[in-house]
Amino acid sequence: MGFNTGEQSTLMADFLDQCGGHAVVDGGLATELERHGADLNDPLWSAKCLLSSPHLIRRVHLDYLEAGANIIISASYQATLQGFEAKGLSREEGESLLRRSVAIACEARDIYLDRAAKGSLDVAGNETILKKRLILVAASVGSYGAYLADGSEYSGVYGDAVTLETLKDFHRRRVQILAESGADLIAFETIPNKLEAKAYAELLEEEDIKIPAWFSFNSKDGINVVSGDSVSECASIADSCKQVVAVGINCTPPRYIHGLIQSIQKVTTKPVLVYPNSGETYDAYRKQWVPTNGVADEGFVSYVGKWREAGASLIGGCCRTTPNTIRAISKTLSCRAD
Ligand code: MET
Ligand SMILES: [Zn+2]
Repeated sequence: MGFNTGEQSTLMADFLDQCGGHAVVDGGLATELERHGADLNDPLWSAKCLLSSPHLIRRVHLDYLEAGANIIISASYQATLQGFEAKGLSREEGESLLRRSVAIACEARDIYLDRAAKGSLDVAGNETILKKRLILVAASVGSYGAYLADGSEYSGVYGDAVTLETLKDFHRRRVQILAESGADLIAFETIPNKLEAKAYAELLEEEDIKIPAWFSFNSKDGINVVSGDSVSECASIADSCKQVVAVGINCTPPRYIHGLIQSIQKVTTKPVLVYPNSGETYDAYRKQWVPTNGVADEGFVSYVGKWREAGASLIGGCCRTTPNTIRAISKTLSCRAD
């Protein structure tokens, strides 16, 4: 489904209406690729698979669609022209890999819809899950800190040398390419600070980006984003950008989400988006997830009704969530009382 330009502000609302009020976002992509054996210990993280195993990326997208996702997020989170160049790839090769990340997600959507049209069953023989459904492809943009791959993605501390202009220049070409890649929207994910949110908002306006975007922030205390900037200030930046069609939180432990939804709603009427991680913590130094207060799928899913009641309308999962998590979210959201 394509979005008309010029009416971006209502488009997510229209999509949500057509989905029955709530939409399911997919789950962790990189961590799911790892669960399937990919070695992502690399500055490109999941984008490494764009080079080494695109078929695996497509398979994970398909798994999420079969689990009930309405929105799948491309493997471009840590795909940057600068990162590809550091690997010895040319500018053209880098640009084509960025486009490829979205093309893979679109292929998965086509395959899924084709299968659904033919009425085939999923592995469990379950006909109701594999039904025709509205599906959007979101092109992921990870932060400058994600590109640095030095942990600053989780601290939001870039130092004084990094200015608004540095960030805009860093992201500009990638955003332009992804905006013309066939994606329905851009997912600015795991935003660690106010400065980067501002850079994205200015880029969207200055470059006259023709597809809408969502802004999703990262918090580790339920009050502020990871840099210490207030969630309300960050969400206000998203609120005042006309191309932004949803505002929310991702890759944050489930236990903080409820309060964060409330803080965001105080400053915006745009749809609220949440896709928390499993609750485990990423140790950037050891490059490992450590099980601090992690919740199993059942634990995660017990929150979903509360997030919906608090006003979240797009719900999914981030790192270490799986197609099982998404299947359970999808069930919970489709069993609502109204
Ligand atoms: N969409 C990205 C992924 O699931 C978000 C990563 S958050 C560190 O891989
Ligand atoms: Zn994550």
